[in-house]
Amino acid sequence: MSPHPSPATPSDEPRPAPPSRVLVLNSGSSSVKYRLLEMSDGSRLASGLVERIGERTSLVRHTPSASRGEPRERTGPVADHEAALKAMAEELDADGLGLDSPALAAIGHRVVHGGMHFTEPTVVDEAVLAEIERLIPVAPLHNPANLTGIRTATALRPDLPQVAVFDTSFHTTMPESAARYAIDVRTADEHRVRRYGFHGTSHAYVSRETARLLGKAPEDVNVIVLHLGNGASASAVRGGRCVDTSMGLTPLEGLVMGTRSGDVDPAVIFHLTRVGGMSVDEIDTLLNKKSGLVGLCGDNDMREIRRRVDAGDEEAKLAFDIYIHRLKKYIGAYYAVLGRVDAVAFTAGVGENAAPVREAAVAGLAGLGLEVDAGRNGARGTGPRLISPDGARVAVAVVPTDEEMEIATQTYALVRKPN
Ligand SMILES: Nc1ncnc2c1ncn2[C@@H]1O[C@H](COP(=O)(O)OP(=O)(O)O)[C@@H](O)[C@H]1O
Ligand SMILES: CC(=O)OP(=O)(O)O
Ligand SMILES: [Mg+2]
Repeated sequence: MSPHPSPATPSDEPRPAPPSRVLVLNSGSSSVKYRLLEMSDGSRLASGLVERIGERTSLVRHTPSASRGEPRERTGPVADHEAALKAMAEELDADGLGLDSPALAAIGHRVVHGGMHFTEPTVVDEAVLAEIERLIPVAPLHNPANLTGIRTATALRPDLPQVAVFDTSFHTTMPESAARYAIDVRTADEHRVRRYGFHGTSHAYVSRETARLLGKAPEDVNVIVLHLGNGASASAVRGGRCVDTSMGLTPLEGLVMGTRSGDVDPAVIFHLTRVGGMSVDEIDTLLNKKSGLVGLCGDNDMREIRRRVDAGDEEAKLAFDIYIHRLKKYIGAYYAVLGRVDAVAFTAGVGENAAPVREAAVAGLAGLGLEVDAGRNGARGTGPRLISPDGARVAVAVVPTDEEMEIATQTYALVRKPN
């Protein structure tokens, strides 16, 4: 029951339109974000979010396009990711956008860890599923949820291509000098221990959008992208290709994050084992879930931290200062890696919304050509925008990320490619 027009269709009969919709699933450890897009014009037909999966107070928020009605919200238990996708399917059905629609061309999935293997978006088959599964130990919070998303979507529409778009793909261009750790080569190779990098879909999209904002081709600009969400990472992008990024074997390395420590001396782990009597699993939980901003001050939401800083809270102030100090070090490091920097782009929840973070991150870097105009930085805005003063040597910009749109674009391009 291929919806494609058959070559035998007489030319005077109206041809059914080829399928041109893509559903994108971004399955996180405790949430699923989804978006249904019409790719002929890039319009959003519906989007939504299932949060706090596995808790008693799960939340389903569904937002149809304006012409289809008002956003809807309901709370109640959503036991697991499979149930979350069923809830999504019901919401789409209620809007007449059911998954059984012949207009659907493919389902695109964010997959966090693709190792070295996947440099491009890939149509999922058994071998691809096995590789994503093999990588669970290096992405235990993310890959299991991504797998459930793919399996559940396949069960709902077994005839459709399911496309995996990997967070790691954009970083596979990193040179070995940046990707390798300085540890025994044989051990590293045996266990595939190297730096992979994550949030690649966002770094790719934002670096391209930054070039567009500057009115230049991506090949002609060098950009430092700062993706500051709950997870956070920086990347150095030379002429559209990633040459370094702050996350490593897993999404734990690099910047200070909401609940993750980012860089620590690896000997911290030996010390906590030998002297602190902690198990490896306890230290894993400590560094991934009880560190970063939440470990430093009890809050991981930058809005709350800024509120506390403004009220004179010393603990929140120190957490903020540690966050900024690390960020500034990476800006300096990637400036040196790139040699010439055309733009620094802030993105994701914190990067797009927290003006004090942007101001503090570039404070004192005028010698490198980096400055922020206070009025522009503080002004509200939605699209990509410059926050550096006119005539600045390096553009500083806020460039909203759109991982779902990028995944949809890559998915649609792949399924439309003649094979
Ligand atoms: N107005 C705001 N001011 C400061 N920080 C914000 C604001 N809005 C969102 N954030 C921050 O963004 C974070 C979420 O970012 P997001 O990119 O959505 O993360 P993720 O995709 O990792 O869940 C929140 O934890 C919060 O710290
Ligand atoms: C890879 C990663 O850290 O993703 P997120 O920010 O969605 O947790
Ligand atoms: Mg994110």
